[in-house]
Amino acid sequence: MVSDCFDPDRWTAVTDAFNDVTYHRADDVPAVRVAIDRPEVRNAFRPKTVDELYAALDHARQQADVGAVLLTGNGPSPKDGGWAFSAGGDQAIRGESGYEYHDDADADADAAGAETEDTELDTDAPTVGRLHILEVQRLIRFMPKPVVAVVPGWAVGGGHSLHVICDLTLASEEHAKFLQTDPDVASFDGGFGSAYLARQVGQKKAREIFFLGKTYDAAEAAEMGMVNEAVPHEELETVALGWAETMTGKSPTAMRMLKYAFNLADDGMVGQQVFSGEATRLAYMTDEASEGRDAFLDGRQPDFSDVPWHY
Ligand SMILES: CC(C)(COP(=O)(O)OP(=O)(O)OC[C@H]1O[C@@H](n2cnc3c(N)ncnc32)[C@H](O)[C@@H]1OP(=O)(O)O)[C@@H](O)C(=O)NCCC(=O)NCCSC(=O)CCC(=O)c1ccccc1C(=O)O
Repeated sequence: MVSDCFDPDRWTAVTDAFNDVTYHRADDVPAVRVAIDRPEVRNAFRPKTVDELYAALDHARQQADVGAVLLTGNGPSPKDGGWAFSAGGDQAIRGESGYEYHDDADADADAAGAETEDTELDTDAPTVGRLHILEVQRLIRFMPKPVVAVVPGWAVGGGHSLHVICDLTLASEEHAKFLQTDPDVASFDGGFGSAYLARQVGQKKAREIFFLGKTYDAAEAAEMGMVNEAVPHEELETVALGWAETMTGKSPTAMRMLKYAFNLADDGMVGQQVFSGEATRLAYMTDEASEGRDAFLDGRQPDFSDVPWHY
């Protein structure tokens, strides 16, 4: 069984190659479900987990017929029945330069464990610690489709930051709990996990979350603006898939441009680059762009005389 929240009649596995992550595609909605699958440690992530998360999300990013991603944590824990989205970096394998690939099981395959993508480069498993959940954060931030954090339980530390970076958050009324422990374990997400959180909940509240380390339930998190909606636990993934269905019924171009427009002001020159890249793609679809290309290939001056100066 994948998770108690998971309806096997609505999903098909994209791959079974992962250990720490499950990856499914919905049968009747152009959406995927990516889930951390370490419920016995509250879905804490080790480097292998992060590699697999990255591989699944990057695969989803590149599927032109997938319009939304649900990111969640499987559960409950077989040990004690507890639920989690993610409890952040696995403290048991944290070394002095980051989170370490500890045993042969972790170090198998290539460093990325990204068997879903072709690569000519075969890298060995790193011998240095990693902090690459930030690469996953950037992938979520920049992927041209909405990512929904579906929070069935604890979202803590780096797991909290992971929900913050997602475009939307849906949380279990009964079990979702939000907590920032970063400064307790001498860690600090000084990027999106804190600064973007402050955009969502305001400066005072964001500082309270990090400095006082209080635990908030789904209703409180929704009230302060970092969760979109709290729903009964048993409806969590049905509602999430409903959101995916709604979003994937809209214009892909408009959704992509809106996501990048929302990002732009906070992302500086990179935000401008990403937004502008999509504007360039739209421009390439015009007769004007074809004329520019064709004139070059024909060795003549381009004729833009029919192109209106839109105003
Ligand atoms: C999440 C808790 C509040 C849940 O509490 P509770 O329900 O009482 O359950 P427990 O009995 O505590 O836990 C059950 C079981 O899970 C194990 N576990 C839980 N969390 C972790 C963890 N993070 N790492 C390893 N193991 C964990 C726990 O030990 C139990 O195991 P047993 O064998 O059954 O005893 C509570 O568990 C809790 O507070 N957990 C710790 C939360 C935490 O501090 N997380 C780390 C924060 S720092 C971080 O996430 C990295 C930050 C980061 O991502 C980052 C930041 C900046 C730059 C880069 C990076 C990066 O890339 O990593």
